[in-house]
Amino acid sequence: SGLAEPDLEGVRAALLRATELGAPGAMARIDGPEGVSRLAVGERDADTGLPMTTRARFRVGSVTKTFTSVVLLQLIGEGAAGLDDPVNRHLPGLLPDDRITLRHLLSHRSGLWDYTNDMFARTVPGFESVRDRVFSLQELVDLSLSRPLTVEPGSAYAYSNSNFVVAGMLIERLTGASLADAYRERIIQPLDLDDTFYVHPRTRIPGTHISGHLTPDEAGLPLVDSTRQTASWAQSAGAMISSPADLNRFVGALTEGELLGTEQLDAMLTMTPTDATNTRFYGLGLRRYALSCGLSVLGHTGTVQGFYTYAFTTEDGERRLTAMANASNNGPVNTALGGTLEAAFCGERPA
Ligand SMILES: C[C@@H](NC(=O)[C@@H](C)NC(=O)CCCC[C@H](NC(=O)C[NH3+])C(=O)[O-])C(=O)O
Repeated sequence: SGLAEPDLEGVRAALLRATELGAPGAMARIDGPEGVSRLAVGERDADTGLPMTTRARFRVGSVTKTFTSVVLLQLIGEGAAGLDDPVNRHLPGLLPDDRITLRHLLSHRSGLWDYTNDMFARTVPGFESVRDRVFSLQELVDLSLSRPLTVEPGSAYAYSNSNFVVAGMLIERLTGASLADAYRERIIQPLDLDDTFYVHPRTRIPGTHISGHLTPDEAGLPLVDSTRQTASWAQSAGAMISSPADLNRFVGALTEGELLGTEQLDAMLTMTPTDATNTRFYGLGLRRYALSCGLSVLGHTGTVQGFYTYAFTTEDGERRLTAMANASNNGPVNTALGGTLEAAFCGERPA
């Protein structure tokens, strides 16, 4: 393989940087031809001081979108729907525009307003107001539809959690089962993801887990323990619980064709640029980052109260990285954590 050895000191430096910038702890797990590397710095929980560990579960935020996209694409592969079907064909009257298709949802091109922009305009009050709330998917869609579309359907990339809430509604409609059943039967059980759970609306992270710490908007205020929440505001857009071992297994299996047929996988990998520098792309529930060493990696990022996650793989599934920091609403922490990708996939910077 053309892969350089992972720069483990570089990964550790990125994790340490994330803790210097405000995360109680950070960790990374790399699975590759050279075996497994596990790195953990700082604390799993700021109150108890328990050390960070990669052998624990946490909330993965929008990495959930890749799980949701896989399930919906499996259903499309089984003929239950078409990628270019209008959403309203399967959920009559749901959306104000019949032009919005399933493909628009999964590629963030529908124009549906992201209700979290209103919900979390004030970070801690917004979180505390929904921490124990249970929403129906319909209620979340109603919040989105209280505002106009942000773009003409299909015309441009506009990231919105609302897209994957509607995708979750489609999964429930097309399977007649719950999201939890669909994730379990179609991904979690087939891949033996023993640390991966969709417990919504229960608030506890099962077993050994990391505590999440929400950074207030006001400088100097103490971190808020955000571990316990229903994550009902996110559901099929961000409520999954998993671990580094399981996410590395998941992204690898995805790119190695274990979960989708070639037609659906090709559709998932059909990318459009999301930034002016042409280094970041979005396909269907999947991101692609073009790294400085010429390598591209596939996966998803996650941001949920208390947790930042990166879960990426090389395009052939040979090397996979999951990195997590247990503080959110802190951009520099997120950027520092992202530094694990270059170190893990590109290896040592040329001197
Ligand atoms: C971007 C990321 N998206 C996700 O993971 C989804 C599930 N999360 C969000 O939309 C952020 C919700 C607010 C987080 C809160 N921020 C605020 O409340 C800001 N006022 C926090 O940082 O914990 C992705 O796709 O990679």
